[in-house]
Amino acid sequence: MRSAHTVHDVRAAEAALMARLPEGALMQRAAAGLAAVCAGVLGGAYGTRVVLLVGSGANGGDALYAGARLARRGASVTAVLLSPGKAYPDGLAALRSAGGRTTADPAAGEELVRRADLVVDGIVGIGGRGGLRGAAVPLARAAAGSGAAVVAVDLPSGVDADTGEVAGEAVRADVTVTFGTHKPGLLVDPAAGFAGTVHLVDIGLGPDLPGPAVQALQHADVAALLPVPGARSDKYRRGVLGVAAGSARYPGAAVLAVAGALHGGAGAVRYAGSAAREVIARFPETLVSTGRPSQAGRVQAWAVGPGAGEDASARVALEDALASDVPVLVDADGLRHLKGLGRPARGALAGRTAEVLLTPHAGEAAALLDVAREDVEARRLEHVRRLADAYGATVLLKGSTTLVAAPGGGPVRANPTGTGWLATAGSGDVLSGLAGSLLASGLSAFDAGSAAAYLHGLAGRRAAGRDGAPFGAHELAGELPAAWRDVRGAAH
Ligand SMILES: NC(=O)C1=CN([C@@H]2O[C@H](COP(=O)(O)OP(=O)(O)OC[C@H]3O[C@@H](n4cnc5c(N)ncnc54)[C@H](OP(=O)(O)O)[C@@H]3O)[C@@H](O)[C@H]2O)[C@@H](O)CC1
Ligand SMILES: Nc1ncnc2c1ncn2[C@@H]1O[C@H](COP(=O)(O)OP(=O)(O)O)[C@@H](O)[C@H]1O
Ligand SMILES: [K+]
Repeated sequence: MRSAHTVHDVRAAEAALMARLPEGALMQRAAAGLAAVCAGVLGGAYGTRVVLLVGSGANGGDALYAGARLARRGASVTAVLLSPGKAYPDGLAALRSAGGRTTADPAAGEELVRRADLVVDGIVGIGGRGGLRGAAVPLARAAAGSGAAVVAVDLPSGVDADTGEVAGEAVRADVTVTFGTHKPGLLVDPAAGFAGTVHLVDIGLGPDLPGPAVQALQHADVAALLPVPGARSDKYRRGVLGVAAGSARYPGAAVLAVAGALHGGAGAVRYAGSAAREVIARFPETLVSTGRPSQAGRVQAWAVGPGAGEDASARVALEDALASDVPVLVDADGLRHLKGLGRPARGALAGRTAEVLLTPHAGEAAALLDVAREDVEARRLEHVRRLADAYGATVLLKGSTTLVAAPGGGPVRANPTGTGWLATAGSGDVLSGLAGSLLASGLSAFDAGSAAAYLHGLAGRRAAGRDGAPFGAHELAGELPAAWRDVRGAAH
């Protein structure tokens, strides 16, 4: 599990740890880790040209000390000082005594950046506010346009550590070396998209850190969540998922949701709705009926809404499923009907004994919250939390970084496995069936949503292939067994 902590929590842990250590020890740990990664990126420091972009705070201090280490190993190191009077004094002295140079001329700095092998971004770290300012902007652009590798110190400068927002210009890093713990912005888009590969350097903060604000599962975590049948299992004990999806207009959504459901851990899938013929033709193992959910027979969870359409039967299916005593996943058209139910229904939602998992994309989340889609996309973390609290439900917010939040606080899960190739029609329907199936097999809404997003992302990467190629959502579903095997295999 990768954990990310807020700036507030990092600073508190740092203060507690610093009180027990000699002055400067933490920065030396950070700089040593940073220099080691830089040397690795360069394939050895000797004879290379390194440019440090140095701001006014400790982030610049880390860059200066790491630069001194690289200079001692034979690199030609120049620091471009963005606030010459404020650059970290001890770090400056260390760089100079190791043979490094400095310049306070931004134009000269840009020229150096263009000819560099490595640019170290120490403009601003967790002390940053808003996008880059002043001379930092052309320097960041020069770095992006040069052939140099860009290594960001702690965070790509210009991104928001806590929210993942990028309000203006930011450094685009190939590698980010972060200290003590991940920061939420390194796991959540749009900021995460600026970070490149993230290396965590342990500086000893661990014991002083509280629970994380954001976490990202890894193979072993997902493997531990996935249901595995045992000697006493039968199809009912494994859990039955009911799928109420599709319509005369969108029968394919029903087929795709069932395709996802058959690969999610439930022992059986019941389908209830008007696309029963299409579903049974494609998946003969499905138990189909054409009535409403309450007439379909006993299930352990419902997945409602993909391609359900706007007419009354879709609304009835939603109301029916919500009136049951089992967990309900609500997606797509189901979300639109949920909004239409108004406040009393939201209260009823919160009053259910079993969990509800909402799976909106940014547009659907925006509609549920009455905000603009762009706001959701710019501040995904804030909005997934707001939505979970407003509806008293667990929310899986789909998109560039899929996030899962439970109501009432606690860490938000950021999915690390997605790919832009997943943005293809019907891919969300597969996810609904998959997450619903995990819900039926007994996982909590939080675990079912995060494990489903993880497997879905892996399957998407597999379907796209190493070099990347488009695929249809049915092919994505076909890769789910291999995604399960990847995850379970890595845990052995
Ligand atoms: N915590 C830990 O455990 C450890 C932390 N360590 C390191 O310390 C770093 C935090 O250092 P920090 O607190 O000195 O702040 P930092 O990020 O350097 O910013 C400083 C100044 O930047 C400026 N500025 C702000 N926004 C800006 C913008 N958009 N564009 C341009 N400039 C902007 C603003 O100054 P202003 O320009 O307003 O005068 C602000 O005061 C942390 O990220 C890590 O690298 C490690 O050494 C060891 C362990
Ligand atoms: N840029 C992206 N990067 C990664 N995953 C994405 C991106 N865009 C969309 N996805 C994923 O693709 C799926 C699309 O689902 P959805 O928007 O419901 O589409 P549909 O209704 O056509 O199935 C979701 O799982 C979402 O997280
Ligand atoms: K930085």
